[in-house]
Order: sequence, then C-alpha cells, then structure tokens
Amino acid sequence: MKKVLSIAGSDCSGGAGIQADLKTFSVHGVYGMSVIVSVVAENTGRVLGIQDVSPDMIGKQIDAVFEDIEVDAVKVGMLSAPDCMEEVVEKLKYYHPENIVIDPVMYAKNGCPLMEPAAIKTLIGTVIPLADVLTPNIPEAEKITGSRINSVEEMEKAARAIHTIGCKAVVIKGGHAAGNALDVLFDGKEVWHFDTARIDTKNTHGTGCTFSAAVASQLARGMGLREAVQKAKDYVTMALSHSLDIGKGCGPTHHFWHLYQYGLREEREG
Ligand SMILES: Nc1ncnc2c1ncn2[C@@H]1O[C@H](COP(=O)(O)OP(=O)(O)OP(=O)(O)O)[C@@H](O)[C@H]1O
Ligand SMILES: Cc1ncc(COP(=O)(O)O)c(N)n1
Repeated sequence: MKKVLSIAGSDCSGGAGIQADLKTFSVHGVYGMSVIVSVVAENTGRVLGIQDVSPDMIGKQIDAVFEDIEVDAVKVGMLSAPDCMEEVVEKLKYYHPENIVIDPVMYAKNGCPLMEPAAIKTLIGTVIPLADVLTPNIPEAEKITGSRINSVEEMEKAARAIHTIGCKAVVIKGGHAAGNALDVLFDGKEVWHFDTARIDTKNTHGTGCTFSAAVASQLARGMGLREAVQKAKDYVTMALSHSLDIGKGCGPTHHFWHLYQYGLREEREG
C-alpha cells in the first residue's frame, strides 16, 4: 500500500486541513499519516483561535514518521509562521521524499488569515522551491507574484512566474474566479487547462485541501503529473457536487468513497 503524509493544520470541524486530507487519502486507497503543525479552533463560519505546535515537536513528528515508514508522497498545507516553515523545510530537505505537493494556504474560505503576513518571505524563499507541485488559489498566486489575476491568460502568466521561484510545477486553482472552475497547470514546459462547470453551492470548505491531497495520492500511486491533476480535479468536483450542508457557514466537501472506489475498480479492471 502506498503511504502519504500530510503536514498541515488541524480543523476541529473536520472539513479542511489534516481532517480533509486523511479522508481524501482513505478514499484513494493510500495509507494516510499526519504531522500537525497548528491546532486551529475553526468551524464552517469562523476561526476562533490558532495555536502553533512548537518547531521542536513538529520536527519530532516528522522524524517519527520517516525513521519508521517509507513515504511515497507528502502534502504540505497550512504553515502559519516562519519558524514552523523553517522546521518543515529543514526536515524535508533531510529526508528528501518524492512527490512533495505544497498548498500555500493563506486564508480560510471565510476570509480568516491562517498564515502570518510576514511569513510570505519565508514561504517564497524557502518553502516554494521544495515543491514538486505547488497549488495556490488565485488570491494566493496574487500574493506570491504581487500581480492581480483577472483572466485565464493572467493565471497562465502567474503560473510561469511562480515556476521561476524554483518549484517543478504549479497549478493555479480557479475556484475564486467567475465563470467555469478552470485550473491552470504549468509543468515547466507546457500549460494545461482543467475545466468544469461551476457548481452552485456555498459549501466549499476544504476544496483546496481535498484537491492537493488527491494530487499527492495519485502521484504516490504512480500516476504522471497531468493525469494526477485531472484525477484530482475529477475527485474534488465529485466531492463538491455532494458537499454537505453542515454548520451555519460554508459546509464541507463530501468524501464519497463508494462512487470513487467504483471508478478505481473500473480502472483496475479496464
Ligand atoms: N464552485 C465550484 N465548482 C466547481 N469546482 C470548484 C468550485 N470551487 C472550487 N472548485 C475547484 O476546487 C478546487 C479547489 O479550488 P479553490 O480555488 O476553491 O481552492 P482553495 O481556495 O485553495 O480552497 P480552500 O479555500 O479550501 O483552501 C479547484 O479544482 C477548483 O477549480
Ligand atoms: C487547518 C486548515 N487548513 C486549511 C484550511 C483552508 O481551507 P478552507 O479555505 O476551505 O477553509 C482551513 N480552513 N483550515
């Protein structure tokens, strides 16, 4: 069985962060593991508080996983502060796992900040260059490049600009744009589009976490980059079309395992 590690924040309401990642890993038939970087008291409507785990304890969790278990892919999510980022970067450089997917989480869906504004420098200087795949949404890509994104052409331009920071590939997710939900992949050579109709729902809590965890799962299973992104897009579309009206704010994606497993079974038999 392939093994995938999430290094991210804990969302006690279960829709995003580590909890969304582990649900996504299970549906993809990979063994999920977690290193908790921050404990976030949040729900579908707001963030009540953030408590970062100490860098020493983040490092020990990463050591505990890597000294014992082979890791086929790593998904990195919320890293709130520069010292957390530096610890994660140091350990990933030391253990050098394959298939590092980094979601540069900055805000929750409800607009609450999940990364200290001053951490952007460390994010760009040390975290982003480690990514095999970086998955910013449009506001995150704007913060990283310092340029506004108002069209698909500008998404492509931003993906190329972010690639020069040193990551191997970039997917700019179009959840925050108007019109179709169109994501743009730049793999260092070519640009690819992944396009679906926009699903009319407020229940989009955790879409970014679900997408990046799905990419990491597919890469761990040996899929090539373009196919992994397409499969992750299919998965998040399905999880969103069955999203749950839980809570008073933006409800979570639904990890609709039996349909997806059916798809996996078809793939194996076909
Ligand atoms: N309403 C929607 N209908 C269809 N697909 C969507 C919708 N909203 C987001 N997506 C898709 O979900 C994925 C995640 O995109 P999004 O831009 O929402 O990420 P995000 O903002 O990082 O998410 P999060 O805020 O949960 O971290 C992308 O593949 C995007 O195209
Ligand atoms: C711990 C944690 N990590 C990531 C997100 C982003 O997800 P969303 O923007 O869908 O709330 C979150 N809310 N909480």
